[in-house]
Amino acid sequence: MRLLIDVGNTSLKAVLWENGQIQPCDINNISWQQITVVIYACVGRSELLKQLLAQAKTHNIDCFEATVSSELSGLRCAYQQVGNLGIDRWLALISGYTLYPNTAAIVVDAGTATTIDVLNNDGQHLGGWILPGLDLMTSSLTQNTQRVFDDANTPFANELGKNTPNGLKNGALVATMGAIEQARLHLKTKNSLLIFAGGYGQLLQGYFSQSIFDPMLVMKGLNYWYELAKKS
Ligand SMILES: Nc1ncnc2c1ncn2[C@@H]1O[C@H](COP(=O)(O)OP(=O)(O)O)[C@@H](O)[C@H]1O
Ligand SMILES: CC(C)(COP(=O)(O)O)[C@@H](O)C(=O)NCCC(=O)O
Ligand SMILES: [K+]
Repeated sequence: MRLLIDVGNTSLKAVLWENGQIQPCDINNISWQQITVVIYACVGRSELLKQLLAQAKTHNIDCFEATVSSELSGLRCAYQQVGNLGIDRWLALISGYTLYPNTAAIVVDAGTATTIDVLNNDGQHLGGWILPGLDLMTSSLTQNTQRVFDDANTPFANELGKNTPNGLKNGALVATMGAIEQARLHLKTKNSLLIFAGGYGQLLQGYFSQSIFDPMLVMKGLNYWYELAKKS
């Protein structure tokens, strides 16, 4: 059984991978005897991760940190400094490329930040954008202005705002939607796939037809990375 760990800037997520199936994992109660390998990725704070890796070490379990490379099994990274691309972005791209081969895709990971990455049908990552996530967009405004206020009950909606919380929340949503539309312009193919992941992935997916939400996209990418990196 594999333990997969993804550390983002908001939270650490862990799942178990057994016989091609993802199972939930309680990090406070891990059956270390059953774990054969730990595969992890980290773009956030690593204290909790360090504790888990130390526990794995006491059980003599191999731990592998996923890394970005310029090429993996035909998938090519747009960054020249590949080490600067967030590993979560690379893992989401690996998943998109592996799950939907020969398909042009826009991969959106909407968490603390919203990342938008463009992949052509030939496996070339064309690049992408980093935006503040929806919560960061709204909190940066409420924290840096006198009169802009939020309301926890106000939903994000694709509508004009007629009060302050609606203007604030809906502004963050449409800014993000507009960036996704812009990303599509970078693909020649009309039939590109739009794949969403992350805490706000499902909300955003609801605004785009012919799109997919896969909450396990980065986790699946960890597993694919391990299998592909082992081969190469
Ligand atoms: N149903 C949800 N579950 C988890 N996070 C959510 C949910 N809906 C919105 N969010 C927001 O998504 C962000 C966390 O997403 P996540 O992809 O876990 O982030 P990260 O990878 O940066 O740790 C937070 O801003 C959180 O408020
Ligand atoms: C952009 C990110 C902060 C997104 O992280 P997340 O929202 O998943 O916590 C992360 O992918 C990162 O730190 N990237 C490094 C810079 C880059 O990708 O160019
Ligand atoms: K993200």
